[in-house]
Amino acid sequence: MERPGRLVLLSELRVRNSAYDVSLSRSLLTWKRRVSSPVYHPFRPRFCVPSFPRRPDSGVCQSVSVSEIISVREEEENSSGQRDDGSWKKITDREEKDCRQAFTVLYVERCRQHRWRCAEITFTCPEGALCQRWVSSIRDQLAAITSRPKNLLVYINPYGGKRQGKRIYEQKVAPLFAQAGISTDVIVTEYANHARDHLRTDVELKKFDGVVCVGGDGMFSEIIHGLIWRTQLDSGVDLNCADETLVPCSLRIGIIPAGSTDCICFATVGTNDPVTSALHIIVGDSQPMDVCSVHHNNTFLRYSVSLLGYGFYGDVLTDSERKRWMGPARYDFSGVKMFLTHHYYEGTVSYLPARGIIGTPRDATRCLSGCVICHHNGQLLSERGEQYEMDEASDSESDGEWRTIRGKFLAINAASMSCACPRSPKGLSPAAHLADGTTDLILVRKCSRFSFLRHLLRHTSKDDQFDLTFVEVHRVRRFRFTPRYCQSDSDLELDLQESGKRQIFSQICRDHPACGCAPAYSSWNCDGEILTHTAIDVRVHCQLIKLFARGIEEPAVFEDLTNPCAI
Ligand SMILES: CCCCCCCCCCCCC/C=C/[C@@H](O)[C@H](COP(=O)(O)O)NC(=O)CCCCCCCCCCCCCCC
Ligand SMILES: Nc1ncnc2c1ncn2[C@@H]1O[C@H](COP(=O)(O)OP(=O)(O)O)[C@@H](O)[C@H]1O
Ligand SMILES: [Ca+2]
Repeated sequence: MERPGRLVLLSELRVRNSAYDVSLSRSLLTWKRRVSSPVYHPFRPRFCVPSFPRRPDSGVCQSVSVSEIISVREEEENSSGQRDDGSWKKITDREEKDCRQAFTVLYVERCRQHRWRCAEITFTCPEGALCQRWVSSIRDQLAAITSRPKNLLVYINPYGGKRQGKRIYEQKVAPLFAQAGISTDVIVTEYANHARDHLRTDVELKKFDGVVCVGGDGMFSEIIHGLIWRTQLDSGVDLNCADETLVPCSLRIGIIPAGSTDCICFATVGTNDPVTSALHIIVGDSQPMDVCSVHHNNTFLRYSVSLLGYGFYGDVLTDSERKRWMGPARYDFSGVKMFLTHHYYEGTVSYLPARGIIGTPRDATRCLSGCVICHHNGQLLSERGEQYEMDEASDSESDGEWRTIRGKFLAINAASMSCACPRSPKGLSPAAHLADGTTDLILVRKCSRFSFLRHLLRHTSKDDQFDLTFVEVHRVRRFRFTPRYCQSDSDLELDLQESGKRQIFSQICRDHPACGCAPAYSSWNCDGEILTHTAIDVRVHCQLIKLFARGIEEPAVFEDLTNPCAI
């Protein structure tokens, strides 16, 4: 619980028909119902005995952190002289002028499962002047919070998920932004990569305090590509060089979930709920996040923040793209299909284990709001900076720090964050961190369908999905993958061969369904987009971007702040 700090205002105000002691400090707005012995009531005859029964919450106080107040608005109280309870009071002219004033505070209220809601409470003041003082004091406090955005650039993908992006924004988010006094420039995208290209070249970013993305992980991916590219181009960084240190983006990104998986929203906020996301944007939260760059032969391919998956998740994505009309259910359909197909792929994975940092993929601790592991590792990496990167790369080449694994894999997954989502609330790598400068490399070797099902099922239960002989997991800063048939030829040629082979294989498999032959290549699923190359070089850039989020709050914090508290 936050300490109240220095008192700004303390008054006796009315909430519905009850008297409350209301106080405003630098950090808290608190209202406490008066324990009612005969009290002076400004709207009843002096020293009356209250007609309402003493409720059990008498003397109990509620408070809201100033940082979680959304806005305050003045109200015109019923000026006819009728009380809320229907009874009439005798009012003089002077009383009429003074008694009309009330103000409403809109604030964040925590609900179940990390959801936030906009709650409101109306305080009635005995005098208009006092009401004015309250409103302006609260507004001054809010204006002093510099982390809150005032101007936002909003991109809506009207075709993401169940095609509800526009409706979700207009009905649930825009009214909240308006109440919070945030001005917006809204762009409904007209084609894929519209938002990315607009951010990269067309827009004057200085006008905005943040970018909001209404859509799924694919839409978020467009936004980070636009922002990261723009930032690097403005700073003269060569995108094609895998060893370049990238410049962090200054604008924060907000995600209003309106896609199919929405794992980036789920893993950074704890729920896929547009109102909760809008409130995190309004209060000006900030959550740094790692980004992986993906290169092929010193050519930049893509960035990834959640899952880079070859084999199972690559095949699920490729298959599901043809079934977009099914909406989010396409992933389940293709998931079952690819599970039954049971393809494995041969190749070589080499990786640089993360050194000197704290945390392992098998930890019981989770990356939560204010994560100390992210803080510690982030500081370590930024202090060591480029030197660390250089030492790490050169050391490794001389002393063989790079480790190499050859084999047949059902799946090769790199999870830069937990990848928690409604399908798997603990995610692909439950102990992964949002901003620790590492990714968890998960290798699932060829095994029986039954064993693979056991592994998949563990994503939905408390059991450890890594505690299986055919699964291994490593926390890494960098890794490379080369498919077996790709060692010497250029990938361009191979891609051509590959598509030829695929056609031949699929023809053979169609003709001989029981032959057991498998395609040589899968594709990489990069945050829900298919990569054009299979041989890739991946490097983690610690805390390259920031989100309007705060990480998942601990249940204890959640409960503490929702419950009424004693002063
Ligand atoms: C048997 C149940 C097994 C459940 C296993 C669930 C594991 C789910 C892990 C999901 C990780 C998601 C990582 C995020 C990826 C997204 O970036 C990306 C794009 O998102 P967008 O559409 O919002 O733009 N999404 C995806 O790539 C979707 C991956 C979804 C995979 C679903 C797999 C379902 C597997 C079902 C197997 C069932 C076997 C049953 C046999 C009888
Ligand atoms: N106006 C548009 N028309 C078609 N595709 C678009 C449009 N805007 C964005 N896209 C693309 O749609 C794809 C899916 O978007 P996303 O919002 O992630 O939804 P989903 O979660 O359903 O995949 C992304 O690749 C994105 O680039
Ligand atoms: Ca990470």
